[in-house]
Amino acid sequence: MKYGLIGEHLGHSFSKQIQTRIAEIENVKDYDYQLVELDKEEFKEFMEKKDFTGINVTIPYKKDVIPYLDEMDESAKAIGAVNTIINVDGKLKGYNTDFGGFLYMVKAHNVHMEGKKVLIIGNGGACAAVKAVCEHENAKAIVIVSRSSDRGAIGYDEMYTSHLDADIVVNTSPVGMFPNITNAPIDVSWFHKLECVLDVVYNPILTRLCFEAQEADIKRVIGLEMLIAQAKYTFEIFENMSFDDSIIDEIKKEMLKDRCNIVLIGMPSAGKTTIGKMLEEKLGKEFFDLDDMIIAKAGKSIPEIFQESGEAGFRAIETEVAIEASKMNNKIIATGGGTIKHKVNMDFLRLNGITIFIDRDVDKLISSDPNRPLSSSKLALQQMHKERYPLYQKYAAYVAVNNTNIEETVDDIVNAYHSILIDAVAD
Ligand SMILES: Nc1ncnc2c1ncn2[C@@H]1O[C@H](COP(=O)(O)OP(=O)(O)OP(=O)(O)O)[C@@H](O)[C@H]1O
Ligand SMILES: O=C(O)C1=C[C@@H](O)[C@@H](O)[C@H](O)C1
Ligand SMILES: [Mg+2]
Repeated sequence: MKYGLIGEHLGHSFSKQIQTRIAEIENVKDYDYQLVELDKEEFKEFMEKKDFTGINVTIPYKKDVIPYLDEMDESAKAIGAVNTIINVDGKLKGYNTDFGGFLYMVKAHNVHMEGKKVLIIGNGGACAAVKAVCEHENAKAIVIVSRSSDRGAIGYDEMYTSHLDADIVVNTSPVGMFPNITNAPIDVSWFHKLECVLDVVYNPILTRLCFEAQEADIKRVIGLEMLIAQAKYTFEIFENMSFDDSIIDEIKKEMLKDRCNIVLIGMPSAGKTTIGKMLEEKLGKEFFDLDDMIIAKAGKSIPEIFQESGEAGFRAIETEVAIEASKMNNKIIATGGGTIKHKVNMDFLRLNGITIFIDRDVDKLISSDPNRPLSSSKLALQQMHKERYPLYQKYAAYVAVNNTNIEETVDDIVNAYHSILIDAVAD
């Protein structure tokens, strides 16, 4: 094997995709990067055999590789963990590009740590590199919080009693990571001086921690950038090359475009399904209707669900389905009429999704279609519009007015998606 990533479970890893894309952009031919899952026994054999030119190392082997190395660079030594190894004529040298990856993320977002109290959540491999960056950036105090208060970490109780004055929080724990996207390691509202939250978790795009920081107007930095930056620094070591850091932002935006969902909200008959299907073609994202997912899950029609379990029964299934949809990537998701009435649905759908309000005048929503009983009365529609309009506005990252040609509405959404909307997620 030439290059690759070793670790115990790699199903989640984007490293092959990122490494291959860097090779493409930098015009490096025949760049081969494999994902190699190893259990403890296989790991030992793999390291002894040394049948590779360069590897990345991930959980749980970043410390375990150290005894096999002939040499380590200074920052890897200081951190005590290695995520990159090169094999030169049978001699193995270890590096830690997570350090550079996290430093890049801190600098790119103007996070100033000097004189600040930084709280690091999680005490595993990623914590070591993050802590080294905080020291490098002259943080005034660095507090590590972990479920088990050992190896220099404090427990959550002590964090809540003594460290709610943290200026910066970095999550290096897996809390909030797919598939457990509804979890957050802390409640940001308890931290009265908090100015910035950084998360190294990159799936979902916005962890619940980052989402809640964003809602509270606290600067938040998403994890994808660190992964891409460390991959870039790894590539430079593997290929003995050096190129501009701007490739990190370029790949980040490409990956966000690929991974973000578009969540369509709006009144009944506003055009969500029609526009969603048109966007499916234009953006190459598969279309899903939450109502169809509800019907599939319940094995019944929506009127049947209402008849048998009432509105509460329906809303429970709707939220279950909204959480399932929130875990998906690269989809167009049309919501049902009442989905926006429950904040929980919208909060989860926005972890991987950009919300677009399809805004169509009430006059145009009137329908004689017998399948749309709520849309036949102008008065009923006006009442519903009045109630829901502030919610559509509140949850929308973008308002697409759909009063003229529907093709124009679709083009408007595509343009906004490629420019301002992805930029807003990336920042
Ligand atoms: N800009 C437009 N010009 C002309 N017709 C439109 C326009 N936008 C939507 N329509 C029409 O309005 C009707 C309702 O659209 P659609 O079914 O996509 O709405 P919806 O938002 O998905 O509704 P629901 O909430 O009931 O699922 C369709 O017949 C569609 O062709
Ligand atoms: O998930 C991944 O692909 C990786 C995660 C980090 O541990 C990195 O240090 C590693 O190089 C790759
Ligand atoms: Mg529809």
